[in-house]
Amino acid sequence: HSPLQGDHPGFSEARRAAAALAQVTGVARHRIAVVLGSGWGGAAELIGETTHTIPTAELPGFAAPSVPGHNPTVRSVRLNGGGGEDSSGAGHALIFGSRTHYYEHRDAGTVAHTVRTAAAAGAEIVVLTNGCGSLVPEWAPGTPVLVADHINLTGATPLVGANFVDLTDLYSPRIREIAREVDSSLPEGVYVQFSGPQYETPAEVRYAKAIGGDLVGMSTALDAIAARHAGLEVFGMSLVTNAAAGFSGEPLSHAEVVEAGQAAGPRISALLAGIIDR
Ligand SMILES: Nc1nc2[nH]c(I)nc2c(=O)[nH]1
Repeated sequence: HSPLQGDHPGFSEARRAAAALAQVTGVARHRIAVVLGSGWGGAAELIGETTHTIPTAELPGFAAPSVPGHNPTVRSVRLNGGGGEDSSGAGHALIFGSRTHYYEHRDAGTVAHTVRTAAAAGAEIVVLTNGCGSLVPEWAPGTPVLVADHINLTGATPLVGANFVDLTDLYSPRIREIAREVDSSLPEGVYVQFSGPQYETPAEVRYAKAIGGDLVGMSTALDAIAARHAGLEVFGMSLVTNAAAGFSGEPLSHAEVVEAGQAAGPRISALLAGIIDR
């Protein structure tokens, strides 16, 4: 497995960040990377033993925290049962406690830095989790949904130049099958990424539904495109934290989003750990 070959914009920065991670953790290769989105914070403890916690702002290419007091970290975790006793890191994961959203800098390359760093650190799989709004009434807040495909409405892409990347089966059917073995009740759906930071209008939500969307959010699609381009197998899981605008009659509140995530925490963290153990 040759991590992140080539000279695409952002790749050398990612290799620098990965070298810094290997240096700090003493782990040559982290086999899996996990990006924890809204509501998924509690999963890391269940995935394995955290051996290092590094503020991402200390690594090359990661922006300084944009929200005062929010100090995102990346954790090096020795996977439960994952061999990896030797420093090769075959049994190690990188857990990114947050992601860069497109709406923070309006630059898709900056968004892609997380998954590119993971690829440069030797990861072969990236698990992208997020919080989102649901266009499916049966999927109440707290419902975890497997991402089957995405619609990228940002108008942006992390790719530059003639990189005609195929996105067929972008969200790994193999890992989705494993997820269903862990929890056969898991639904799956199409995730629509809006640029944000504003929520969708009810008309935009109806549009997202009309074009085949089941979930609306402000992340994941751009991360997944960069991950496929970097040669990673991609698995996406959404946590419904709210009914999309206009589907519930009440205005959206960020507080409600946070609270729904916390309520579902234990179940989705156990689910994520179960999938990663496989
Ligand atoms: N675009 C969009 N992003 C979200 N993130 C969360 I959590 N809920 C939503 C939502 O309803 N719409």
